[in-house]
Amino acid sequence: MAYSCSSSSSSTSSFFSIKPKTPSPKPHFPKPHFIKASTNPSPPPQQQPKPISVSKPRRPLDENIRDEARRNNPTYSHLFSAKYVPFSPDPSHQTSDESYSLDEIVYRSRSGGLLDVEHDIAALKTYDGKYWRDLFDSRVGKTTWPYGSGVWSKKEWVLPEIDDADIVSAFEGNSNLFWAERYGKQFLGMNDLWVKHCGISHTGSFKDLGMTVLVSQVNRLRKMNRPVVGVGCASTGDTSAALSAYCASAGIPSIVFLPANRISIAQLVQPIANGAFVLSLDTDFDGCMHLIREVTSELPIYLANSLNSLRLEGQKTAAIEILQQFDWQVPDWVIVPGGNLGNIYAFYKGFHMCKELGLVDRIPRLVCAQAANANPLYLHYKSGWKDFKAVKANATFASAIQIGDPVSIDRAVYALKNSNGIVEEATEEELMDAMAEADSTGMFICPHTGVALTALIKLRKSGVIGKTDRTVVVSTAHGLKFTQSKIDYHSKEIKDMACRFANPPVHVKADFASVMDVLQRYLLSKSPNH
Ligand SMILES: Cc1ncc(COP(=O)(O)O)c(C=O)c1O
Ligand SMILES: N[C@@H](CCOP(=O)(O)O)C(=O)O
Repeated sequence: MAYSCSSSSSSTSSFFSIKPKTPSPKPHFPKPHFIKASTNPSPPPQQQPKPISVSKPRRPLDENIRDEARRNNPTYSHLFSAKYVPFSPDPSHQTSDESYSLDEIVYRSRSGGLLDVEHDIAALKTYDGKYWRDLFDSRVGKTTWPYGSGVWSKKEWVLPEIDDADIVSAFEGNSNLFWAERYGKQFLGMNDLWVKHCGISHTGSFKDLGMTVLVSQVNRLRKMNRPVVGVGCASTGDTSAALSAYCASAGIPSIVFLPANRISIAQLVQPIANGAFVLSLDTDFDGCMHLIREVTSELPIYLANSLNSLRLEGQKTAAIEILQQFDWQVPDWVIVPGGNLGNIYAFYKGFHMCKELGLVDRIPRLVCAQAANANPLYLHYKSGWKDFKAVKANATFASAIQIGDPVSIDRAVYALKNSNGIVEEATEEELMDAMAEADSTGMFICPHTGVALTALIKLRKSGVIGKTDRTVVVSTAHGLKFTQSKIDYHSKEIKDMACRFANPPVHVKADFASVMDVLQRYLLSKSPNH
């Protein structure tokens, strides 16, 4: 197998070669478990939520945290439920009563369309917005199983019926949302720019948020003796890394289809190290996706790509988390890089649920950013949403979004139309320059985040995004997964790219005079009067 970098330049010759509704809940609705069950097993229903941080006796030595959760947490699975329904771009015109239990193995509706996970919103509405805000807030930063996870802290909204014992989690989520002070001020004249760093996660990308949900459900299905021998995906690198890690953690075989020579080495080594069965295929991601869909319809392999709507239930928690991190204030804009286009819908769904259930009163405007080399959504948007056409995706430094025929196109269009959304694109030079400039302010972002920043730069220039607009850029993966692209850039070894912000190391003779000379010139160039 040839392990090569994703980018157009693979040179290594450079210097680097080296709560309930007021006044009280319906009597048959017990308080969810965040009331400290161990010290107060059956709290009166009208009691206000208590944080779970009340000190508790340490669990017996022969008990693990799953056992402890089973002993302490009453089961509320009978209160809330979810099912698969056909995804409809116009829910008001949904006439079919087609639906499936989440315990069925089904990825497509009878008509071949997408599915969506539909929650029993009436049951969730029995509790008001304040109740949910307080509940979610009470779970942050704990190790109580499974709520220490940013995803499972919202379990009632994600997979309400799963037994805590079946959950496979690495306490993913709760990723930092940081103020990009210097970048915002220096490059965009903005004072309220934020980066949601979904790449600071177990396997280094936002895919963990969806994969914990999918693999947990597979774990449950296998315990129910459903025919699932393994779990498979096509991947541009991040889905496969997350799948293989969560499967390995649960002892479930994983199979990954990768486009040969199109993903970074750091991404490739993840499924290899986690013991996945890795197929390197001489095709692009769209080719791999086509194959995995065929294969999973023939073999007892469960499909882990975002075509499977379970994934999006986990991914939507990043949106809920953003609101939570802003103390339930709504940002004006959220910018998300898009490839297979599941994530933009997941963000929409998370924001929309928060509004529908009264946690907030509006949703942000969404921007989906694509690489110009793989821009089917952008072209569709520019055509006024007429006749979607898949494209042949060309090589891009944002290799994880080199996708020409996105499976979630309908979901993405729905999300954008319903959030007064915008689609932007970034050329290779724009995305690499944006990445370099962001890095120069202390970030270390992935090229996909460079795509999102480019969209922001363009929308600031055109005045669409105002200088005081509270804006969140979603950083989808850790920059350490994409070091080769940074090496190529800072080596100025990318054909037809000026690499304007390259910062190559200076080779200096190892003697005092030479080092002093170089340092004096550097300090002079940095002095305030220079
Ligand atoms: C790092 C990274 N960013 C962005 C995306 C785009 O997400 P989506 O495919 O859900 O549009 C992906 C995967 O496609 C990714 O791996
Ligand atoms: N970037 C993705 C592409 C597949 O997306 P998915 O969300 O449908 O699994 C990857 O990392 O593989």
